[in-house]
Amino acid sequence: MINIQNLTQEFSNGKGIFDVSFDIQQGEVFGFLGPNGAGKSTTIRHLMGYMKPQKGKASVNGFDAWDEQSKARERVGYLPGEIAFLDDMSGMDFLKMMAGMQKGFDKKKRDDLIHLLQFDPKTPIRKMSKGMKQKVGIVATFMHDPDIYILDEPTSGLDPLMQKTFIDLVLEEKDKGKTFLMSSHSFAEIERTCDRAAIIRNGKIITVKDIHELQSMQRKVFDITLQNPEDVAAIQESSLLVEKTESNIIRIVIQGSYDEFFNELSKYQITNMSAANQSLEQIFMDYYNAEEAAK
Ligand SMILES: Nc1ncnc2c1ncn2[C@@H]1O[C@H](COP(=O)(O)OP(=O)(O)OP(=O)(O)O)[C@@H](O)[C@H]1O
Repeated sequence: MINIQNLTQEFSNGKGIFDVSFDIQQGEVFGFLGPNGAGKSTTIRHLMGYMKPQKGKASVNGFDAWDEQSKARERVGYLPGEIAFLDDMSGMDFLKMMAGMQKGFDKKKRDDLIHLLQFDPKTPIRKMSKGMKQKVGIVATFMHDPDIYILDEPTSGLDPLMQKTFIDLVLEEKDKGKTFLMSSHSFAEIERTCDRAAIIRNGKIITVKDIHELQSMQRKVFDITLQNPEDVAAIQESSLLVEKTESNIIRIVIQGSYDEFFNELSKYQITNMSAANQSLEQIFMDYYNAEEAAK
């Protein structure tokens, strides 16, 4: 459904995207992960036919994104990273304007989405918060029942409850066989929805992986507070990976099996324990460093 081959766009400042390639099959939810400035939006803009590739090509539904722009875009719901609204309009005015340009617009679907996302569409856009504007954009993207969704950071500005509502909406559309490309810098969001994900950094694809493989790369970090400070030294002697210690607190990092973790810790009195997921940025760095070391 979506095909990108050796796509390259170097800006005059040397930034851009370089030899980006990946394919997305029908019915697949594909995550596009990377830190700020990695090249996600630039890649997506090529898919929407807003930029002519310097090298390589992008196609959607079998049509070249640049040469056959209108055909390529026909069955696509696109949510840009930043939507250009006309501030004098209300949310509903904007949705009506968009509906006028969409094939397959469904009024009932629009109203159901407004109800789901819980906002007042009569509010003037200039009075809307970032999250509320994002909701208007989501309705505009989903209300014409597209086959392919191309979403640039769809949950930015949404509160956690609304992020969950959005994830459920994606899963519902996925069940109908829809195809998604979704950029994000949130691993949690990608994890809940995606089958596969590409990781991009400095304009280059680092890896394209099945989501379960990506999950196994994510390390868990535990801060354990021990009743007896002298137990810290004993744990350091074990085979657990200790990242740091501070008086009676010890930081243990786990990747994969928990057996040794529970075995060892059952020997001590623990007064507090907190767990944190490794951030996406750290996963990139680990992956990137491992690749570099292997060279
Ligand atoms: N028109 C342009 N001229 C020069 N540099 C640009 C242009 N557009 C993007 N860039 C640069 O290219 C790089 C990739 O930008 P891009 O917007 O694609 O990143 P992104 O992954 O979408 O990031 P974000 O999460 O911040 O939206 C950045 O360093 C950006 O500053």
